[in-house]
Amino acid sequence: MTGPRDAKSADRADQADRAQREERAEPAEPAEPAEPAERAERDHDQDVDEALALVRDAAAPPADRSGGQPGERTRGAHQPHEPHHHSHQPSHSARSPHSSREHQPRHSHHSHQSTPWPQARAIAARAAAAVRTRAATPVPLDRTLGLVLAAPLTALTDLPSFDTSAMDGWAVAGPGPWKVRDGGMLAGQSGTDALADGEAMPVATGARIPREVTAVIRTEHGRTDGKGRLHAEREVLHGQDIRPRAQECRSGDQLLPAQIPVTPAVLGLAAAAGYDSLLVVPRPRVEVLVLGDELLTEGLPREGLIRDALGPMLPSWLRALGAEVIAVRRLGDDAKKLRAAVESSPAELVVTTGGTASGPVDHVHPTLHALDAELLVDGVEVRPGHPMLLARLDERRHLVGLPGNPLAAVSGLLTLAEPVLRTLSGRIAPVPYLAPTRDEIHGHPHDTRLVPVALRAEPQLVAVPLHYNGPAMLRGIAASDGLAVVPPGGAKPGQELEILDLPWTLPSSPGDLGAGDVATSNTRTSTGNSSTGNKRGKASGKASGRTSGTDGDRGDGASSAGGCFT
Ligand SMILES: Nc1nc2c(c(=O)[nH]1)N[C@H]1C(S)=C(S)[C@@H](COP(=O)(O)OP(=O)(O)OC[C@H]3O[C@@H](n4cnc5c(N)ncnc54)[C@H](O)[C@@H]3O)O[C@H]1N2
Ligand code: MOO
Repeated sequence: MTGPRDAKSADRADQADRAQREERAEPAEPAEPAEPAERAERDHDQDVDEALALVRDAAAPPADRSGGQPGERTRGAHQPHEPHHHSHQPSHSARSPHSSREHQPRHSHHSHQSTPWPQARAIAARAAAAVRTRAATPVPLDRTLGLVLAAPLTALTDLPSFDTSAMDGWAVAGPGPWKVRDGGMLAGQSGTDALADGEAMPVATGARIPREVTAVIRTEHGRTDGKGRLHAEREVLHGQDIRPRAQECRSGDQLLPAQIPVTPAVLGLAAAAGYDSLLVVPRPRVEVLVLGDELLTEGLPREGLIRDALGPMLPSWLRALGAEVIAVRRLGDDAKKLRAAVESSPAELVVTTGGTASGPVDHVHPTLHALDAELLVDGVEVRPGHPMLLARLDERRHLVGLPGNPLAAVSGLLTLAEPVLRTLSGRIAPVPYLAPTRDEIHGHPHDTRLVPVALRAEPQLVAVPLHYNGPAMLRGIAASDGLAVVPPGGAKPGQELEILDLPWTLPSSPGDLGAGDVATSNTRTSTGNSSTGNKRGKASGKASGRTSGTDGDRGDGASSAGGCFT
C-alpha cells in the first residue's frame, strides 16, 4: 500500500464511518420484523448474509449510536446458522461440473456440487487461458490506456536524440572567460555553427547543443561584463548540465517488457520514444444481458417494480477489468430472447444478471442446457453470490451468470468475471494483499464471505467492516475500498484478511458512466469497427439514459481513453 492511498482510504473510512453512524442515529427502523436475529435463527433457509445485515442494521445498540464503530454489533445475535440449502438442481444443467475434467468439486453442504471460492477463481482463469485470443493489433496511442502491451516496448530512437542543455544559461567550449556569441539556441531549433574554444552561446533548457560544448553554465551562475565576455561565478565541471545523446536509451533498447499495462507514464514514455501506436492485447468483448421483468430504467420504484442497479454498474466495472462492453441488453424474463441473445452473441464473454436460481422465470440454467453449454462452475461456496456460474459456450466464448441480488452480482463479478477478463486481456494477476480486520467478522459456517470494508491507516493499515452488506444491498460496498475475504467460520479482530480491490474506473466525461451505456429493449449499442472498440465520440452523457446506437452517442470513451485501472 502506498502512502497516498492510505490517506485517501482513511478519508473514505472516516466518511463511511460517519455516514453509517449518522444513519444509525436516525430513529427510523428498517422495515423488517422487530427481532430479525431471532427470526434468522429460526429460519435456516434465510441466507446468513441477509440475516447478518438485518441484525447489524436493526439491532445497533444505543451505545453504538453515540459513536460506536461500524464493525461492532450485538453479541450472541448471530451464532453460526445451519447450512443454507437451496433448491437449485443441477439436473437441468447441460454438462455439469461433475463431468468436467477441470476440477473435482468437493462434496459440499449444498444440494448440488458447488465449487470452493479459491478454486472457482482458478477455474475461471484456466478456462480463459484455453481460449485463443484475437491477434494483437496496433492501436493509436491515445486509445491504449489501460490495455496491455502485446510486445516489448523498444526505443525507436536514442533518448535524448541529441545532446541537450539541461538548464537555461550559456553553452561554453573550453576554459573561460568566454566570448558570448550573438543569438543563441532555443528548444526546438535545429542546429548552429560549431563553437570554438573560448566561445559561449546563450541556450534554453532543451536546446540542441553542438558537439564542442564542454559545459552549460546556468544563468544564475555566470555574469557578462561590458565587453560581452562571460565569467563563471562557480567552478565549471566538464560536462555539467549537458544531457548527452542516448543518456536514457539507445535506439533498439527494450524500455518495457510485454504484458505491462499501459499507464499514463507508459503513454508518455512511448510517445517520447517515437511511437504513434502500440501493439496491445485487444480488449475481450463482453455483452451484458440484464434479465428481469421487474426492472425500471428510470424514476422511482413502484408497484413491485425496482430500479435496475446492475445495468448502470456493470459496464464501468467490466471496462475497468479490461473488457470492451459491446452492448448492455435488457431482455426481461423472456427465455426465447435469452437463448437467441446468448446463441448469437459475438462477445468472448456473455454476462447475464439474475435468473441463476430455480424460480419460475430463472431461465439461465435451462438456456445453457438447451445450448449444450458446459457448466464449469455451477454455484460457488461464497456469500453473497453462491448461485453464480461459469459456462463454456463454445471454444471461443464463455458465459458468467451473475445472481440478481446486486451485491451477489458484484461477488460474481470479482470471483468469476475478473479472472476470465484478466486472462483474456493479458493482465497479470494482482499481488494479493492482506489487511487485519479491525473488528470481528462473523463467518458463514462453510462458505467464504466477501465483506465490504473501508481501509484505514490507524496508523497501520486496518480493514473496517462496513454495515449494509446484505446480498440485496449496495450501500456498504458503495462506501467501501474493497471486499475482505472472510474464511468459513469468520475472523477475529486483528486477523489478516485478503482484500479484493474494487475495479475503479474514472469517467472521462459525464456520459461515460451509468445509464448512458445502457441500451434499452433490444437495441444493441454500436461496436465500432476497431480492435479496441469504440470510436471516441463526443460522449454526450444523454440524460435520457438511452443510446441511439451511433458511435458518437455511446459515451463510452472510457473503454479506450477514459482511464481503466483497477
Ligand atoms: N429457492 C431458492 N431461491 C433462491 C435461492 C436459492 O438457492 N433457492 N438463492 C437466493 C440467492 S442467494 C440469490 S443471490 C438469488 C439469485 O437469484 P437469481 O440470480 O435467479 O436472481 P433473480 O431472482 O432474478 O433476482 C434476485 C433479486 O435481485 C433483484 N434483481 C435482479 N436483477 C436486478 C438488477 N439488475 N438490479 C437490481 N436488482 C435486481 C431481483 O428483483 C430479486 O429481488 O436467488 C435467491 N433465491
Ligand atoms: O446470498 Mo445470494 O448468494 O444473495 O447472493
